[in-house]
Amino acid sequence: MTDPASAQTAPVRNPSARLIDGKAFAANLTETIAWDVRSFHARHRVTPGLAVVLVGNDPASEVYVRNKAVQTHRAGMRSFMHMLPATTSQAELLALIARLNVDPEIHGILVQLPLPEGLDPVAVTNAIHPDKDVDGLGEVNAGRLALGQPGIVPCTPLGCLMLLKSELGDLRGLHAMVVGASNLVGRPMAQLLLREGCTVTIAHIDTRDPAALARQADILVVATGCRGLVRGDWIKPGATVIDVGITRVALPNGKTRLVGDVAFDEAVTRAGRITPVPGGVGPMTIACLLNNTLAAARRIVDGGGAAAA
Ligand SMILES: Nc1nc(=O)c2c([nH]1)NC[C@@H]1CN(c3ccc(C(=O)N[C@@H](CCC(=O)O)C(=O)O)cc3)C=[N+]21
Repeated sequence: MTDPASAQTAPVRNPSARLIDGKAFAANLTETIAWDVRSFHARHRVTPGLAVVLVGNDPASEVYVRNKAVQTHRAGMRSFMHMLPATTSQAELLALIARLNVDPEIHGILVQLPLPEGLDPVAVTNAIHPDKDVDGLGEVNAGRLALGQPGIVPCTPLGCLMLLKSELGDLRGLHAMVVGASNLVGRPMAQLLLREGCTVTIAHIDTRDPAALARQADILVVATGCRGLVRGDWIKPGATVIDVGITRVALPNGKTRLVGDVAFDEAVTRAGRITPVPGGVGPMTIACLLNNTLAAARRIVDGGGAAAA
């Protein structure tokens, strides 16, 4: 590879994009939150509490849920785990949420998605009291976001926005493209970017020539669950790329590796900045969950919010 002839004929490669270190950003944010949790406790004698409900035993979900518990404790909050069997009925799940809604030790409730077959995620998400809906996925908080009103913002889009603002500062007037229109990430992400003054394009399964649209975007946020979907030639040179996708793939040696929705090796030669997978958006999701739980506790305790409603 050090053959001078091949070095001469090799194409001039774009220098590598700057890596956006979500892991470090999330660790800093968690430390700030831990500090705020201590002063909140000193003032009110209340420790923010997060209830995480996991139905069934999807191994990937179990990893995330355990990760959330560890980070919750790191931030000085209490974590209440509810691991229910896959056979749990809708009525049983709703009864648990009803109890958590009125439990004064609980300030945030998260029901891990997807739910097993037979449970209605819309009914379950909407059963969470809006003041405790730290995932921001219920219709009240989603509606507030769509109307530009204050409310609880979904953790992953919030984490992406924090990274974008810390990298780029003011986003006003930038062209942002969101690839994927899920209720969990794509739609709320587009709403947040609109609120920041971006011109927003949303690409989805029926979009014609998404690559040509993407090439016009200063910001590309990709959340499709389709690994490697976004190729290098989708990316406008110098653009900022946020890769939300996380897929675990098996390697020939029997081990596994996490990969994103962006073909990283290609994208890194075109993008100005890019998030890695792992170590990009994933840790930000958890840090934002803690952020939302502290904010919910503040609102419930300070604002005489609806803990007892
Ligand atoms: N109601 C609900 N809210 C969610 O926020 C939610 C959900 N359901 N269901 C599942 C997905 C997935 N999710 C992740 C969170 C953190 C990492 C994370 O920390 N990832 C690390 C790597 C973790 C590893 O090594 O496995 C990283 O990207 O660096 C990943 C995935 C939240 N989700």
